[in-house]
Amino acid sequence: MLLSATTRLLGRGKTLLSHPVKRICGEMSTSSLAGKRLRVLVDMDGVLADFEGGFLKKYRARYPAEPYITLEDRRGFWVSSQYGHLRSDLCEKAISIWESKDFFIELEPLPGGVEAVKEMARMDNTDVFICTSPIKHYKHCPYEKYAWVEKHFGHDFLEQVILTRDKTLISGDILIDDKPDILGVESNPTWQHILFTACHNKHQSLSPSQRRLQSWSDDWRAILDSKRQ
Ligand SMILES: O=c1ccn([C@@H]2O[C@H](COP(=O)(O)O)[C@@H](O)[C@H]2O)c(=O)[nH]1
Ligand SMILES: [Mg+2]
Repeated sequence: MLLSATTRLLGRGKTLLSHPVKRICGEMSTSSLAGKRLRVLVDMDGVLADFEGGFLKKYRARYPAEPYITLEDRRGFWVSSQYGHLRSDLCEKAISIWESKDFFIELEPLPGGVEAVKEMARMDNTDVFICTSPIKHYKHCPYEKYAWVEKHFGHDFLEQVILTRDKTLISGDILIDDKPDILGVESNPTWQHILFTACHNKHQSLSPSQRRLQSWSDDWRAILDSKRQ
C-alpha cells in the first residue's frame, strides 16, 4: 500500500533515493546527523583567480601610454585607490578594466588553487564554499563569476558558490581571503580569517586572530586540521 502510493507520487522507476527531491532531503539530513563538519569558505579574486595579474595585463593593453604600477609595487587592497594616488584620472581607468565584459571570466587560475579546493571538497567531514564579492556594476561580473566556477570546477560546484558583499554574515570555520580587513554588519564573524598572501598584502602585519597562507603550495591541510575538533 505504502509502496504503491510512493510509486504514484514519485513516478515509475524512481525510488525514494533516486528521486531528486529525496536526494536533496537526504543530503541535508546527512550533514546534520554526522556531527561536526568543517566549513571552509574560499575567496575567489586574489585567491583562486589571478585578479591582479589579469588587471595589469588588460590595463596596459588598453592604456599603453599611461603609467602603471607593477605587481612588486602594489600596496593596499584597492587597486583603484593606488592608481588614483598615482594620478587622479587613473582611478576611473582602473575601474573600467574590471567593469568590462570578459574581465572576470578570462582571469587565470592562481597556481594550485583549483586542485586544492577540489581536494578539500573530497575530504571527509568538510564542506567547501567559494565566497566572493561581486562588484556593484553587475552587468557582467556575477554571471562571469558563476561561469568561471563552472569552467574550472564543473557545473555541480555551482551549488557551492556564495556571492555576497558582506562576508561577515556567512558562517564558517575558516575564510581564506586576500583582503586584510573583512568588515561588515556582523562584528564577530564565526570564521577565522586566513590571510592569503597577495602582492598587495605581503608587507602587511597580521592582526592577532589572523593566520597566513602564503600560497597554495603552503600547508593548507595543516590549517584545516588545526580547526577540526
Ligand atoms: O580596487 C579594487 C579592487 C577590487 N575590487 C573588487 O572587489 C572585489 C573583491 O572581492 P573579494 O571577494 O574580496 O576578492 C572584486 O569584485 C573586485 O573586482 C574593487 O572593486 N576595487
Ligand atoms: Mg579576494
